[in-house]
Amino acid sequence: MSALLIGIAGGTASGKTTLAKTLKNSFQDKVAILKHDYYYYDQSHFKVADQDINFDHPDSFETDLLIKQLEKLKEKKEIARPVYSYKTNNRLAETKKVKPAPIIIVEGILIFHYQKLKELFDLKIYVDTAADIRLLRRISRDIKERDRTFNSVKKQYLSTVKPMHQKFVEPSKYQADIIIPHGGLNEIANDLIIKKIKDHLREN
Ligand SMILES: Nc1ncnc2c1ncn2[C@@H]1O[C@H](COP(=O)(O)OP(=O)(O)O)[C@@H](O)[C@H]1O
Ligand SMILES: O=c1ccn([C@@H]2O[C@H](COP(=O)(O)O)[C@@H](O)[C@H]2O)c(=O)[nH]1
Repeated sequence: MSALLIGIAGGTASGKTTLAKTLKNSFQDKVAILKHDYYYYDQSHFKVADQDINFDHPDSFETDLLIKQLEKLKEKKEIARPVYSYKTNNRLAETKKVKPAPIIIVEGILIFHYQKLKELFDLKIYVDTAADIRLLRRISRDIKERDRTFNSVKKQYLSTVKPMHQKFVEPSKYQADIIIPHGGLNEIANDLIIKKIKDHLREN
């Protein structure tokens, strides 16, 4: 069976992970998930103080490594993916094994920006959620899960997250096959994607 590669893009806190988890819950071991975020360069790669790193620029990710590992998974070979810490902005020494699966999901804010990566996807989904909703979600998530303060989220949002979204993320929406409104819990959209996956599993 050839793997179906699904890309899920969208702005920060749009609901990409939520959608990926819904698909994982529906298909369990048949789904492998890779986040582009796992491939952030270690902070030692950047020549600026860590509070000035632009985490929303396409050059902040080691995308070539992601492409190489996706190609391996397509060849049904296991990979050892990087592990990244949002709390310390570091790539950890450990790696995690990912087994090949019939459905491979890649999610990330910028995955449709890179031509070579984009061409690997059989289905490109963009989760479209209004900026104010995303910002509110990001504030609570980053404080709860990523050890941030309100002021640090506000500063980062205005200096890099918002301008990079407008420059790179939003334009990549038009590369998608499907644009899903209202975040990651849009049941009708989720059901359509689930049907597409079932068809692939039945036909391959
Ligand atoms: N449709 C939704 N309604 C309410 N909250 C949501 C919805 N989708 C996602 N969230 C919440 O918003 C936050 C960000 O969602 P997440 O799926 O992690 O976004 P992303 O992966 O795009 O950054 C999480 O706390 C999640 O629980
Ligand atoms: O060290 C880091 C790495 C990333 N970020 C921010 O994360 C988001 C992307 O993750 P989502 O789950 O899609 O929100 C991106 O906007 C980066 O700004 C970070 O703050 N620190």
